[in-house]
Amino acid sequence: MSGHGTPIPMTSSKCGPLIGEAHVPGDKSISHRSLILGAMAVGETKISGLLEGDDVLDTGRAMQAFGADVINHGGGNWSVHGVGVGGFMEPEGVIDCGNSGTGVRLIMGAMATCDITATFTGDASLNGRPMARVTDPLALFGTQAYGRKGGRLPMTLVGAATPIPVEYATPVPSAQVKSAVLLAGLNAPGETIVIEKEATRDHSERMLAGFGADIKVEQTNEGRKITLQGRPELKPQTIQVPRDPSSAAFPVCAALIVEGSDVLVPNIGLNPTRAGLFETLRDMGANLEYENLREEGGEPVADLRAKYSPDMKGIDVPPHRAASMIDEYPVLSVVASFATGTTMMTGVKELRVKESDRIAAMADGLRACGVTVEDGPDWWSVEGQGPQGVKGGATCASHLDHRIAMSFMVCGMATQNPVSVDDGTPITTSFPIFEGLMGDLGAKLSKE
Ligand SMILES: O=C(O)C1=C[C@@H](OP(=O)(O)O)[C@@H](O)[C@H](O)C1
Ligand SMILES: C=C(OP(=O)(O)O)C(=O)O
Repeated sequence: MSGHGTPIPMTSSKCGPLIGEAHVPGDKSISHRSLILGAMAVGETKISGLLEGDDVLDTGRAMQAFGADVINHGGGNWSVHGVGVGGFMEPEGVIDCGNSGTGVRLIMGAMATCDITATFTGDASLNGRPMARVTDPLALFGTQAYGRKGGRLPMTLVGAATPIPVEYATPVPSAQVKSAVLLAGLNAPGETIVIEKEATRDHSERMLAGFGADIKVEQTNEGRKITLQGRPELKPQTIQVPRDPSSAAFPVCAALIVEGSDVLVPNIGLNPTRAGLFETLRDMGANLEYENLREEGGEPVADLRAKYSPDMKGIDVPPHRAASMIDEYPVLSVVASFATGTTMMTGVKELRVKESDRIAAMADGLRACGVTVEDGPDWWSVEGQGPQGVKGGATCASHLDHRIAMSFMVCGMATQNPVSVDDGTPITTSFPIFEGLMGDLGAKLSKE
């Protein structure tokens, strides 16, 4: 539940080489889905390696409020006794999803076809984000939503008592929207179909199949077509959550810009719907190797080795890659600042509706650090200053956004003068061990 407390400024100063291994926490997307699907299965799902960040903990509390039994056994081991598809109870209180778009949108989907009513809220960031992208398709099942102007939280959803299955083409590239519709489709009798023009992260499809749902994915002329049969009995699973490539991005990018660095980030999933940043960095000339490339649970996994890369060049990042690296643009813009030449990022308007307007937040902060940044509604560009050329010396606003706070902390590791953020507390939403992990590699981070 970030954003409810007192802001704590944080500063990052130029450091010596970053050296060592960085064991990043569990994947946030898979952690949310493990708890939600576990709550919709019949019996006990066992989860190890769960990300214990605020976003996921809020989802765990929400599943408890809907009637599942969510138990923390310590050491990242959790279990969920599910209530079955359609078995959610009506919560007594308001569901507070804190800072988490994934949490609130997936949970709305999961309860939308149950004959119950629930009210959702979040922190100031989440309460400013658009929810109509989810409540519009949920209305097709028969769900009613009553929120603030512009489809904002707090919002009450009245679940459909007699849900009808839906066919829906997602108008925005969003795994959250796709997943909300699929989760709602679980309790609608018949076939629910989602078509997405551009492929987004496919964890819901893979995990629904793992839990025993009848789900089919095909490539058609209109895009990726996902067909789900409603009313399955989901079977509880034993899940080992892989490490989060979006968190791995921070030690990887830090190593690329800090002189003399050599960092190993073991066991990172390279699912093609998530790995766009690493491909982009390699296209820029980063010294980034995939070591011990293997397959685990049907997905490519590697140990990432990142070394200081003073010869990186700015590139045009292909827009078709955007969905596979959507959360990584803020830290990419930091790396781009230390490259030579211009990095152009297009097809990225979704960045404007994340925890913050991420283009505006990064552009303001990088400009204050002496970097030339230009932007438009759906694009932005960063003028590289060369490996030692970024001045820094600014305090940047993190806007209740963990990725913005961590990106500026990475930036300060290589700038001529320290970089601060006005509030480092949002970092705990996705990467609660960030400060200690980066400190162990040699970063100089301090809180005021
Ligand atoms: O489905 C998910 O787990 C997520 C989807 C993405 O959001 P959108 O679906 O809004 O693109 C991403 O930004 C978020 O961090 C996690
Ligand atoms: C966009 C993000 O998360 P969410 O939408 O779940 O708040 C993120 O983690 O970068």
